[in-house]
Amino acid sequence: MTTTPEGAPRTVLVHPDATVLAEATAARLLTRLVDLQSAASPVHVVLTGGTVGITTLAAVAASPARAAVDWSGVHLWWGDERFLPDGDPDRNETQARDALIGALGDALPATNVHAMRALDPAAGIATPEDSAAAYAAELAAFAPEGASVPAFDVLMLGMGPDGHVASLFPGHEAVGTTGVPTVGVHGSPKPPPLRVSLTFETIRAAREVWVVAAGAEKAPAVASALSDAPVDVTPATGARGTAATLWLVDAAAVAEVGAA
Ligand SMILES: O=C(O)[C@H](O)[C@@H](O)[C@H](O)[C@H](O)COP(=O)(O)O
Repeated sequence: MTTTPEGAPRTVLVHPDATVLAEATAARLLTRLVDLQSAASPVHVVLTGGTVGITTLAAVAASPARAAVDWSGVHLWWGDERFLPDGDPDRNETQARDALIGALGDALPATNVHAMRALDPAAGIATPEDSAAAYAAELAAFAPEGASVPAFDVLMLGMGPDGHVASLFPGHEAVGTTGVPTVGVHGSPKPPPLRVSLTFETIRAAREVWVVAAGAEKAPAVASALSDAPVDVTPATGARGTAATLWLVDAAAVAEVGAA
């Protein structure tokens, strides 16, 4: 596992606190969508679960500037999902629907929302691997010629205190999974234990990767990733976009950077 993954160098932007971080990330996302839509359509965005990720979506919903975006030209995807039944309140999809997608109403066509399949044995989705395979097919259907996944315009990732991003946890096999766009995850240390995740190959195909992290409990992992700790120790090290890698953080989360 390389300690210096290829991709765009990181830009670290520090915000005063988690509330400002979520508001500023929402503003940044809205502005980016407007800019992207002035040049091309559709635009593909990957959402993240987690506190900052969902608070950011709620801030997008609350912003009058959301009307500047043509949501019919925006496709929403997920970096990972908790493998639970449809509508479970712990699913990242459910939380994103509650925070933003519901508020967008008819402006965002239902066919633009690409959720990872929920646990549904009757429909053939009995394991995280089933859901991962279904998502791989969905990604392929929207991939440019010669690719297996879309080159996401913006891919957002929360980060756990252990340095995980998406559902790629330290020391877990999925961190090193290659050759497939998605992976089923068993034994996640963060509940629930069963999850589905994009692989690093898919994450690193994105044009822009934005890591969002707030709070003192994230400080050791932020310091570790920014000092290029091995990806299997601190997975967030591996989060890079092809055109830009942004670390959108609060002051508490960068408190230990450079301390080692
Ligand atoms: O499904 C999930 O749990 C995630 O997508 C996960 O990767 C999350 O983004 C981080 O754990 C950060 O979450 P917090 O911001 O809540 O710490």
